[in-house]
Amino acid sequence: MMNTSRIVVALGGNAIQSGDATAASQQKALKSTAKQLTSLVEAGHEVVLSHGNGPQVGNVLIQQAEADSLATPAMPLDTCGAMTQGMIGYWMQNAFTDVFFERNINKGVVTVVTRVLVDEKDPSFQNPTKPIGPFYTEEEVIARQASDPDAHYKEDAGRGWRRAVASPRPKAVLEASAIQELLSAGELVISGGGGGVPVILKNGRLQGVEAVIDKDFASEMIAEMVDADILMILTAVDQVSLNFNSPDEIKLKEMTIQDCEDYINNGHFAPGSMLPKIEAATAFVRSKPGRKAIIASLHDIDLALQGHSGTLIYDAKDVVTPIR
Ligand SMILES: Nc1ncnc2c1ncn2[C@@H]1O[C@H](COP(=O)(O)OP(=O)(O)O)[C@@H](O)[C@H]1O
Ligand SMILES: NC(=O)OP(=O)(O)O
Repeated sequence: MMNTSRIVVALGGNAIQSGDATAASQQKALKSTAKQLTSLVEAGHEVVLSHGNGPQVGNVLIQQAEADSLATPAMPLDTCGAMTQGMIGYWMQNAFTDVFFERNINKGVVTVVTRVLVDEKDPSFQNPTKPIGPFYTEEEVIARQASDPDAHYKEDAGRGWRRAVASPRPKAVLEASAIQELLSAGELVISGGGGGVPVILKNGRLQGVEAVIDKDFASEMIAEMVDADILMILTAVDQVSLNFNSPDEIKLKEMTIQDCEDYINNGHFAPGSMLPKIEAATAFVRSKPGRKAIIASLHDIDLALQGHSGTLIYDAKDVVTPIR
């Protein structure tokens, strides 16, 4: 009998936008991803989708600020996050619907606008770490800060400077039961986009907050919630590296969660980019015996599943079996 798995696949926002920021380019990347992921569906695996929104939500925020007027007021960051869930989810729905049609697969695709509860006392509100939007030079950052002194910026994994916003840890996925119902009904579900829209509970009411949750942590929470076997985090690099971006860079085919701890302590993974992926992957693997995580390129899903690309993360105590 075929060995099938429930796989939560988290698509990186930067990876989706690795061509350029136009709708056409991002939709093209998603179409290619949809083709590869549909092969998983055809092989009998159950796929559950989430995605990032770092570059996209930063761009929407800039567009809001530039058009801000009494008639067209700028929308706050939580609302921009919801906009990107709709935008990217819609692109993904189109991409999968097209591929399903081409391959004669009768399966619905649905995006759930997902709210995620966070703690208003989360320390990240005092220390913004989540990079969003475009990359800038140091000179551009100085110029931008002169006109907007409240905005924070940080260097992002050797790629340039970006706006940084608060990124509280997810506490609960508020649409959990709807997501479960849709999965049970056989839908391909896209949820937790952009890490979910961050909301706090204030005087008994939910209220959106100015932050961007890391989709790696939200996806991990969703993966546990749906009792997934595998958490697959797709990004722009084909493997996780030690000594990233240096002459003695070592690409890792696999690592145990026990290795991960050492590598984290030795500063191998950049905060705000690779570190949250590793933390999410190790948390997922640790949460139940037999669970695995894969960090791989958005463009090489098939190769990653065959073990020819990507980095497999597993518990040294488990016997690791190939996915297919
Ligand atoms: N140790 C590392 N190994 C591989 N990539 C790393 C490492 N540290 C930082 N990175 C960077 O992290 C990026 C992935 O993070 P990010 O761009 O935030 O992902 P996403 O695709 O989810 O938006 C990679 O493209 C790479 O530039
Ligand atoms: N929200 C989020 O984590 O987005 P990225 O995957 O684009 O960083």
